Amino acid sequence: RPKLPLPPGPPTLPIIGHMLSFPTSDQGEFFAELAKTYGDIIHLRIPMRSFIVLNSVEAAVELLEKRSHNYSDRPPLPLMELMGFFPSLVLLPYGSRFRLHRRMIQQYFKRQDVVNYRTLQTRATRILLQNLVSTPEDRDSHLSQYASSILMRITFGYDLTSGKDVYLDIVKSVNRWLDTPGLLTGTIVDFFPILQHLPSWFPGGYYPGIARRAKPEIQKMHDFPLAYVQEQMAKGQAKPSFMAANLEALNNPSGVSSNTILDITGAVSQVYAGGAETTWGTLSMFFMTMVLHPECQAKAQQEIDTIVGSKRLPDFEDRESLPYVECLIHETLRWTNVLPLGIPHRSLEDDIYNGMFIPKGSVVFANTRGMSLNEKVYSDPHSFNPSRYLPKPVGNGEPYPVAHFGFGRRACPGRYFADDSLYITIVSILATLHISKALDEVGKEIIPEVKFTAGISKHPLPFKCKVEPRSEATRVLIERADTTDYF
Ligand code: HEM
Repeated sequence: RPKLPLPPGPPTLPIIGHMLSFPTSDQGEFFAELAKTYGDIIHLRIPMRSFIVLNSVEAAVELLEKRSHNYSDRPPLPLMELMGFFPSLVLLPYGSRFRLHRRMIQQYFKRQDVVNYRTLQTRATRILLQNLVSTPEDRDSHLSQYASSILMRITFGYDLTSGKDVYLDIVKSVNRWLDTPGLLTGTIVDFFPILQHLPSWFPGGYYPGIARRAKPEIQKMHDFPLAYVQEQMAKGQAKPSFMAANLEALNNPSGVSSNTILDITGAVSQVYAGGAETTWGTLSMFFMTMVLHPECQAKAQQEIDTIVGSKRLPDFEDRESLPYVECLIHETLRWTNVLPLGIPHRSLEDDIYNGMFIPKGSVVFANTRGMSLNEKVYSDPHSFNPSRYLPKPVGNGEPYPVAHFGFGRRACPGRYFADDSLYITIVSILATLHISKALDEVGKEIIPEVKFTAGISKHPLPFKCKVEPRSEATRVLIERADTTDYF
């Protein structure tokens, strides 16, 4: 090992190192605070493991993108595997199975091909608007149905027609388990895998107990799409989908397919697990920001009214003409990050960065939250201010945030698709609905508390708000919107 210093970090305790320093929630903000003292790259350690936290886009690009051959592995997370998430791209170590899964998923979500899903996204958005008008109090459920329905249709040709659905129930129950804090940043079981064999009542057996209880639900999440597609294929009624295409390739004796059924079911659940929760979590955040910042909502609506008018719903063609709406989407992503620490990478070899030594096997976090709060880049970073991105003198000329979808060879394969989903939903809601503070029993406005879940993805805890058509004309526009299935 060269005699170079490790990146700086807070003082450690003997033997256990920083083990007691890891908070179970708001880790991104915790590391962002440390960055003020120790700089853009921080080192922490627990027995047998080094953690590197990258708090600036420059450091993340340099290591995770430019040196991606060394930083595209994932640390083993035995607890997630114990729960039954296997084989899941997000957890796969860098190697041939990782490449196979990455290729399978990327083929369906390439930048140039995601335009093919726009009719599906537009239809789902219109159904969402109708649901929000008819039962606004079920907002979170409608948002979850929206994000899920598109991905279920693409991955296994399933039509999710209502919020009460057997598969949606399975997935919701899996998501409740995924809200367990610390699953991706590492739990005691990930640091000491031997603990996975402890019974749940034994001290240290809490996490293995959770994994054992979650496993049957996770198994159902994998099995249901396969059973559904096989049944539809047997009847000759299977709709085109990721799973149907991959099963056909598998069954075609003249074709070349290195997939197994296990790979296909794993990839289908992965797209679903990676895409639905993150998308609806971001949309839920959008509602919260609109309740808290009516002035931003009004400004975006004014822009849409000028460009789109009130006789039609906005579409993808309008995007370039709506700079303030664009800024508002970026600010929603920056203001509270749905994956504040991304997903950890792992280094394969020893490395040197700016004269500091990064040991082989280090767990590397791109601290998206820290990058969003970096005062060198964003003025008054805790405030929600879409205009910050507009050129000076109207705005501050600050750069769009870029960290939300990760970096390098592990960057989110669904990012172009997610970006389209967020745009069409947010612009359509702004064009037609008014979001405001709900009133309590004595008619006083309820200001929602800015509080979030602490699991793998971070989304607001349930909060009340008022959602209603902006006018009689937009109510009619929503009611008459074409929801024919053209996909
Ligand atoms: C707002 C929506 C979304 C956000 C913020 C988001 C964010 C992320 C982030 C930060 C990562 C980790 C990147 C890294 O390790 O450097 C990731 C990975 C991943 N995302 Fe997304 N994502 C979103 C939507 C989606 C969608 C719609 C899909 C599916 C189409 C998807 C599928 C995946 C998969 C499969 C991975 C694992 C990639 C790998 O390990 O190689 N995500 N996402």
